Amino acid sequence: AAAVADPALDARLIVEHLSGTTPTQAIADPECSVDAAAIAAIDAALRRRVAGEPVHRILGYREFYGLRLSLSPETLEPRPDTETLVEAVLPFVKATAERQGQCRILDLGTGTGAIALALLSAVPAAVATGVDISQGALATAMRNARELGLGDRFQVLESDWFEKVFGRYHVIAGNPPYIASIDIENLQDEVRDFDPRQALDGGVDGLSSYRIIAAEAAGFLEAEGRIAVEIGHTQRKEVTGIFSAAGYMPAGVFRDFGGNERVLIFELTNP
Ligand SMILES: C[S@@+](CC[C@H](N)C(=O)[O-])C[C@H]1O[C@@H](n2cnc3c(N)ncnc32)[C@H](O)[C@@H]1O
Repeated sequence: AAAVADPALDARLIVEHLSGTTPTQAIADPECSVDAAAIAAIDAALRRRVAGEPVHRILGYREFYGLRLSLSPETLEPRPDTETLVEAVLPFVKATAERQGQCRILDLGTGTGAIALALLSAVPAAVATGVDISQGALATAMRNARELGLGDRFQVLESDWFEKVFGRYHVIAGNPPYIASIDIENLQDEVRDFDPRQALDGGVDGLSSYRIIAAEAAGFLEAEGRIAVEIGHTQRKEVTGIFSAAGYMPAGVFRDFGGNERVLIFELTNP
């Protein structure tokens, strides 16, 4: 009745989380009793869900690449499509770590730390810096890193893109805001009302962040390094054009789970 897309799934996630039960328990012990405090918490959470709040905002976390990431009001809820970026760049991160003993990753617009932490969890010789303009997001990213036992290989930097970045990186990765400002109002309520606008708004044509990243990345990229960016599903041509004009050539196009072009990888044309 509340037009929730998958009410059974959301109800199950809420009940499991707040009653501390598992799907296996629900099958093995369906008569298991749940205490009054948990029932009150479940009722309150369901009311928030019916009022339109996304289920993971209510739970306070979302799984990404097998990692549990805490959310805060300043962080985008990481999406499964962004796992495409992790998968796309992972072979290069692994190969660099094997060849050089280390792979330095710069995650631009790190949010919850999703991209950087997924790569660190998969490659023990990698280290990452998560950049964000939002102090609140960086606090959440650092907390996630510590909770996942990755805190010693992850650092955060409050910066407007490259403004305060220093050093050179083997991989510069990012899922920048890429929605055109005019389209923000037409987004699903759950996105528009609960993901931070700063994480969504890519300027007049949605491409502002790519222009800055393409123009400035060369000063921070190792000669044989790679840039990997998530894009909106109609933006491949434009984003490729922006990076080509800045001296990069395409090194891969990757599709998300829905078959949309979602991730582009670039390397320097003349390293
Ligand atoms: C689409 S979200 C991506 C978050 C996370 N990387 C993910 O994939 O779930 C974009 C992120 O870029 C950050 N951001 C926006 N403008 C920025 C800027 N000028 N400099 C640095 N980060 C910025 C936002 O705060 C947000 O965390």
